[in-house]
Amino acid sequence: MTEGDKPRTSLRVAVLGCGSVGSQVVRLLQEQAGDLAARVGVPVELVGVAVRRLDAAREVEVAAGLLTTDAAGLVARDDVDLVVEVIGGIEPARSLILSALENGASVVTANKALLAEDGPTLFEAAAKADRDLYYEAAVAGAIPILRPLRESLAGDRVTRVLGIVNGTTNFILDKMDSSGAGFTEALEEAQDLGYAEADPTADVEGFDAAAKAAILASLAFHSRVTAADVHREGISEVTAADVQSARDMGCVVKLLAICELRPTENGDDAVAVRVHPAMIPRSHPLASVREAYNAVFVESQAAGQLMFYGPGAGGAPTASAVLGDLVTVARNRLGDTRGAGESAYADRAVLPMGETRTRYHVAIDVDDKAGVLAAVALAFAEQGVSIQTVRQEGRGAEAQLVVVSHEATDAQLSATVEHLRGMDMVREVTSVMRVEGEQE
Ligand SMILES: NC(=O)c1ccc[n+]([C@@H]2O[C@H](COP(=O)([O-])OP(=O)(O)OC[C@H]3O[C@@H](n4cnc5c(N)ncnc54)[C@H](O)[C@@H]3O)[C@@H](O)[C@H]2O)c1
Ligand SMILES: N[C@@H](CCO)C(=O)O
Ligand code: NA
Repeated sequence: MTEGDKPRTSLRVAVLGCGSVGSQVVRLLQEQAGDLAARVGVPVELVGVAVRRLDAAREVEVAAGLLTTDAAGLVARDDVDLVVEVIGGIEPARSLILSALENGASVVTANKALLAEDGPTLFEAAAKADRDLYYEAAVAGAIPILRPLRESLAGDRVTRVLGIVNGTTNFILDKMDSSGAGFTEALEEAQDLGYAEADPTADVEGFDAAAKAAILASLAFHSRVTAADVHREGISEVTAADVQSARDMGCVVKLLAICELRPTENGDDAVAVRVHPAMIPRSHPLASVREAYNAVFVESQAAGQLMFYGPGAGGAPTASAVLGDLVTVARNRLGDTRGAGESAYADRAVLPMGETRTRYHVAIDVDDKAGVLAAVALAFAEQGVSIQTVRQEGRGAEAQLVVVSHEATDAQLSATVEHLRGMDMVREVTSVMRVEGEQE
């Protein structure tokens, strides 16, 4: 309770960035000041807000004396105890966080891109400074998922994390599923409604989800996993035909972040981390996640299956997660302690995508004549891929075969599809998608 010999009478917060999330953080700090003081034990006082332009329109009223364009100067002040970084991106966010920690402040950030690219540098700086670095808002916005992984499940062995962690792509895929729309039409609707940005690349091509997958895998498996370790495929190639094919199988297409422990030949566990569109059965809990909602499904040895669901984005929901962290780090400062730091002791290797085991759904337009089914089955067999189901639909001289495989390595499955594409009797491979959500 002391700072030097004097009891603390308040904790002082600097907020960096006053955009969608920052403005809601500032609003909550101002509106809930009384409750926050009661929960922390002393008032949590806003002492500065770093912005890019002093005269910009803002969603919250901030006293002019609190605004500054000098973020570096704000984090270097010696009366700042807690820093909230909600600028986003790599620089200057990284330098500002490092400077805040060096200067003795605890840090709360929502910056998934930075954590997934260079988390270890930040965690080491926090450990060296003996300060907290909390980031619940970085994955799945308001949904408490990082704290459950870091604290509630710290005594269990997490084996798998399956997440819908990007609201924009879930909205688009949900539209495609419910209306039969194609990708472009569904994207336009998402943009009109303000879910997707004018440049939707980070969401649609899976970069945002891949950053979140790296953060989830690092915490779940006590290892360092960065965005570069994540196999990433977006949803821009998903067609209305893929979505219909999924419907025909009782499945729905979702962009999944999949983090798994996989046994290796030498008896260790390795980490497999990937983001790609996949078919999941409509009976799976993740299938019912509609519109722009997020959900994370966790499997662990003792707890079994857990599901975390809620709004994964938006200024106020994300600010809720930031404020939750802020209260925790404030209490820690007051108690002269810090929460658990990085846990990377297991140091597991990351499996290359080719060695990851999965299942495939393949729809193939073929000539409807004797021997075709056998030839197609042989293409799978030659790669050592076992077939689970085959469905055939006649269409005059042509037929469509829909094959669902058992689990095989991704390398075996993609070699099979390549072989099918080269066969004379195969007119077109119309849909290839991984199938998830069922244990073999
Ligand atoms: N918006 C969401 O739903 C959401 C959800 C989860 C996490 N996040 C994360 O929260 C962070 C902020 O996102 P956002 O949506 O609020 O972004 P935003 O673009 O609305 O806000 C960022 C603000 O930072 C300001 N800024 C940029 N450089 C600055 C500098 N050098 N000094 C001071 N201010 C500066 C910008 O002017 C802008 O107002 C990002 O890391 C993002 O990934 C956002
Ligand atoms: N663009 C992200 C925001 C939260 O990271 C989404 O669509 O989920
Ligand atoms: Na969260």
